[in-house]
Formats: sequence, structure tokens, C-alpha cells
Amino acid sequence: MPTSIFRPQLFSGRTVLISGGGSGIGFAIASLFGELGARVVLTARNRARLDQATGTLTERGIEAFAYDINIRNEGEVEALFEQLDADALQPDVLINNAGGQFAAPALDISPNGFRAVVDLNLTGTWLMCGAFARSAQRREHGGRIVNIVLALDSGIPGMAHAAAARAGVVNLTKTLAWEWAPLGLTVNAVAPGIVRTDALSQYDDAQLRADVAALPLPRMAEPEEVAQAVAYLASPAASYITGVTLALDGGEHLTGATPQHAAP
Ligand SMILES: CCC/C=C/C(=O)SCCNC(=O)CCNC(=O)[C@H](O)C(C)(C)COP(=O)([O-])OP(=O)([O-])OC[C@H]1O[C@@H](n2cnc3c(N)ncnc32)[C@H](O)[C@@H]1OP(=O)([O-])[O-]
Ligand SMILES: NC(=O)C1=CN([C@@H]2O[C@H](COP(=O)(O)OP(=O)(O)OC[C@H]3O[C@@H](n4cnc5c(N)ncnc54)[C@H](OP(=O)(O)O)[C@@H]3O)[C@@H](O)[C@H]2O)C=CC1
Repeated sequence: MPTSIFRPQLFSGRTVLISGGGSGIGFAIASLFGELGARVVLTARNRARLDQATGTLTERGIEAFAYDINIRNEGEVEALFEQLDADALQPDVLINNAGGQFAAPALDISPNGFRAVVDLNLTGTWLMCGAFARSAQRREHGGRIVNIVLALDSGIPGMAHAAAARAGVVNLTKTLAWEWAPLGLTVNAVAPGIVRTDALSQYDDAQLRADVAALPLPRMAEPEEVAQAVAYLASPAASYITGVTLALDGGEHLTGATPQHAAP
């Protein structure tokens, strides 16, 4: 685990909402914000996994809450923010981390498969951003949004749906940064390459190892490294940064040779 550069209690008094916060990168983000004094609110679909995550965080002395919702469902997203109001847990920071896709050649992606991935990664992120910004506007309270995308500078062969959806999020990030600056919101993104989480079991291991070996920094990222980048973008140190997508990819964007993604 990388050494934390942040001062203790940096996010004391702040509430941080993390989609997909019960596993992998989202859980690492929740852990770091919690260790830095924030109250953390986790959302995802799997209630049991959320409960396990909040249990672990609570044992570490972190104030943690969980709400099971599907971010693809507009009604569930609206209901979440109403519930957060009712529970006095209005977020200061939103981390749109929930997402994913399946690896398949473009010609094997059905219209419904394409739609499912766009619904999750682009529309789901959009719905969460909108509900968060309306909440901030009502309360005349600024805030931070950080969107987790994928390294995509040279396209993402084997994941055309995710490539399209995440490119949408990158431009949404820039556009919302303009439109919502007057609301006191900054909107940024982090684009990880390959991060060591259980979710990688969905991909071909030999291919992943070959992809990593070809990087200028030939290793996977750790989830905690993504969490530190997110914490920086949500911190006062980044108050003049908006609309950027930070590549956290071991230099993948320099190679011009895009990793191939395949199912196991
Ligand atoms: C490598 C490093 C980079 C990235 C790493 C990470 O992101 S790690 C993080 C990774 N974490 C995650 O990825 C977690 C989140 N990911 C997910 O939940 C799913 O990937 C999801 C977004 C598709 C779920 O959507 P959903 O519940 O709505 O799914 P559904 O079952 O209802 O199917 C909808 C349509 O998709 C079709 N289809 C599905 N699978 C395949 C396939 N393998 N092949 C072809 N097609 C497939 C399915 O047939 C159907 O189309 P049809 O038959 O009706 O025409
Ligand atoms: N690991 C990697 O190499 C990389 C990952 N990423 C991205 O980082 C993010 C986290 O990935 P990682 O931690 O590895 O994988 P996970 O599969 O553990 O994370 C995905 C999270 O999103 C949640 N989620 C999925 N669908 C929905 C939905 N419809 N509504 C609400 N929550 C949902 C899942 O919970 P649940 O199933 O309970 O809903 C899960 O907690 C993803 O967006 C991923 O694409 C980006 C680059 C590389």
C-alpha cells in the first residue's frame, strides 16, 4: 500500500458518496476517505456485500452508511438523494466509481449488450451527477465530483461499448466542469489502466500479464493508488482543477500500443 501523503482528518466534517463502494477500487476509496475523517456513504446493488464493507469500515472507526440502488434506474437514484436528505447525509463529494463491462469483440456485442454497458457507465454516471448537482444547488453548497473511467487514449479493443461510454464520461466531465463551476462544483475524472482487484478474474490472465509487461511502469496499479488520486482531486489542494481526466495508467497513454482485452 502506498504511503498516504494526506494530513489526518483532512476530510473531517465531509460526507463522501461512493458508487460501487462495497468492492475493489470503490472500497479502497471509501477506506481512504474514512481514514481521513470523512463520513462515507456506499451504494451498489448487492446489499450483503455493502453490509460487509460498512461493517469492516465501522470496525476501523469510520462512520459508514450503505444504500442499495441500481444507478441505471433514474427513480432509484432520485430516491437515494431524497433518503440522504432525510438521513442528513447530503454528500459534499460524489465519486462515480460504479461501472464495468464484459470483454467481447465488437461484432459479438448485441444492441442490448451495448445498451447495458452505456446505461451503466454513461447514463448511470449522468444520473448520479445530476442528482448530486441539484442537491448542491438547493443547499447553495459547492462540492466535488470525481468520475472513474478507463484508460482510453488509443481506443479499447475488445470493449467497444465501454470505450464509447467512458469517452462520453470524459467529455461529460469537461462539459459539466464548465456548466457547474458557478454552482461551486469541480468535476474531474481518473482514468486507471489495469488495477489489481477481484474483478480482473473476468479477463484473460495471460493477456493481462502481457498488457502489463508492455507498460513503461510494468505492473498493475493498486486500488489504493487510485484512491489517493481521487482524494487529491477532492482535496483543497485541487481547488483550481476542473474538467481534467488524470491518467493513472503506468504510462499506457504513451505507448500508442493499446492493450487488448479478452474474456478468459
Ligand atoms: C481489463 C482492465 C480494464 C478494465 C477493468 C474493469 O473494468 S474491472 C470492473 C469490472 N466490473 C464489472 O464489469 C462489473 C459490472 N459489470 C456488469 O454488471 C456487466 O458487465 C453488465 C454491464 C453487462 C451488466 O449488465 P446487465 O446486468 O444488464 O447484463 P445482462 O446479463 O442482463 O446482459 C445484458 C446484455 O449484455 C449481454 N452480455 C452480457 N455479458 C456478455 C458477454 N460476456 N458477452 C457477450 N454479451 C454479453 C447479454 O447477452 C445481454 O444482451 P442480449 O443477450 O439481451 O442481447
Ligand atoms: N480493475 C481495473 O483494472 C479497472 C477498473 N476500472 C473501473 O473502476 C471501477 C471499479 O472497478 P473494480 O473495483 O475493479 O470492480 P468491481 O466490479 O468491484 O466494481 C464495480 C462496482 O460497481 C457496482 N455496480 C455495478 N453495476 C452497478 C449498478 N447498476 N448500480 C450500482 N452499482 C453498480 C458493483 O457493485 P454491485 O455489483 O453490488 O452493484 C461494484 O461495487 C469500475 O467502474 C471499473 O470499470 C477502470 C479501470 C481499470
